[in-house]
Amino acid sequence: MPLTLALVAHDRMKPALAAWAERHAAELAPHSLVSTATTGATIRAQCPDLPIHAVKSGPLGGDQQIGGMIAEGRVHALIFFPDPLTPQAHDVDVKALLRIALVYDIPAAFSPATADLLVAGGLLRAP
Ligand SMILES: O=C(CO)COP(=O)(O)O
Repeated sequence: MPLTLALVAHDRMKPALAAWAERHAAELAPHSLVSTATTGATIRAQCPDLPIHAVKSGPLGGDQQIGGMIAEGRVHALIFFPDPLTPQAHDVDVKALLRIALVYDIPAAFSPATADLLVAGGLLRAP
């Protein structure tokens, strides 16, 4: 069954997430993708063939929207590259997103290396 994956990154990490999506575009293609607004625009610019549904920007409630989708069982995996070196105005929302991913124990990766391992481990295998 196709999954819905959430792809989210902070500004300095967006190039790394877009590169990850490009590297795995063929495996991502059969699945549904949802992103916060600016992350979605960045990935779309690099991978125009990947359809991405965008919610609001993270600082404007997008992290909460994705957290809500996880709680409702509508997001099955989270690829989130937070910036470990830059304070975020919406840090409480970031924490809430990480927490809800743990509460529902969905596969989640917070770095390119771990996201590659999820793919190598079969996360995106033939839906
Ligand atoms: O802030 C974010 C994650 O915490 C991401 O939001 P944007 O993709 O809109 O930059």
